[in-house]
Parts: sequence; C-alpha cells; structure tokens
Amino acid sequence: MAKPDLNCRAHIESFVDHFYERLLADPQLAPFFLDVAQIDLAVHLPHIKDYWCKLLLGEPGYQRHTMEIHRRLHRKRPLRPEDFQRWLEIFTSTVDDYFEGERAQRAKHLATTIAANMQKSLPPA
Ligand code: HEM
Repeated sequence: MAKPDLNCRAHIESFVDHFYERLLADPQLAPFFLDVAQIDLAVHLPHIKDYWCKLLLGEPGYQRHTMEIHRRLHRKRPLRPEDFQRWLEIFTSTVDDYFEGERAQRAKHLATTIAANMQKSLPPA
C-alpha cells in the first residue's frame, strides 16, 4: 500500500512524533535534548510541528529564531559534523519508513540544506 505524503498537519505531526521517538532513543543525540537543553516535550514538540508545517505547508505559525537557538546550544555543547550527519540519517530514515511523495522528498531536501547551512553558521567547536 502507498505511504502517505507529508501534505497535511496530521501527517506532519505524526512524522515529528516518530522522528523524536528515534532522536530521544539515540545514544549520540538524546543527551543534547535531555541533558543539555532539558527540553519540555509538551513545549518543544508543538514548536517542531509548527516549524515543519510552515516549511511544507506555508502555515504562518512558527516565528522563532532557530539558528540562534542552535548557536546557544552549540555554546553549551558543540554540535559536531557527526552529530549533524546522525540527525540527518534519523530524519531521512523516519521520512522513508512512513511517508513518500513530493512533500516527503521536499522535507528531506530542506532538512539537508538547512543542516548544512546551520553547520556552516556555527563557530568551530
Ligand atoms: C546536530 C543536529 C541537531 C541537534 C543535536 C539539535 C538539537 C536541538 C535541541 C536540543 C533543541 C532544543 C533547544 C532548546 O530548546 O534550547 C533544538 C531545537 C530545534 N531544532 Fe534542532 N538540532 C539539530 C539540528 C536541527 C536542524 C538541521 C533543524 C532544521 C532542519 C532543526 C530544527 C529545530 C527546531 C525548529 C527547533 C525548535 C526551536 C524552537 O524552540 O523554536 N534542528 N534542536
């Protein structure tokens, strides 16, 4: 059976839930979320969902400064090239395991581009 595309909020929210299940179970990346940033999932996940709804659906909700948030994180604990690589692996495999289609492709392309820009904009560790 065909997998759904990331073409509505319900699918994007389900993607983010699956993505974070994997990020938070990953020994390399989980500490950034749980120890360094000590995120409150009830606050963090809605931001991530709004972010991807803005990028993929053009919804206006997300208005925060993502790059500055990662600069601050990077000062506390450096985000290394291998961390970006792992983040992208988990992102891409989560998309591919559950979704397919034009928006799913676009999500992977955007994530790759934004991760590369983010990495370039951070000072060396
Ligand atoms: C090494 C890779 C990455 C790691 C370890 C990481 C980790 C984190 C952490 C711990 C936070 C919470 C920070 C806080 O609330 O203080 C966060 C926020 C966020 N991240 Fe990342 N991130 C990575 C890459 C990316 C990339 C490539 C994107 C976009 C394509 C992204 C999108 C976001 C967004 C939208 C937020 C929410 C910011 C907000 O509160 O509005 N992250 N990230």
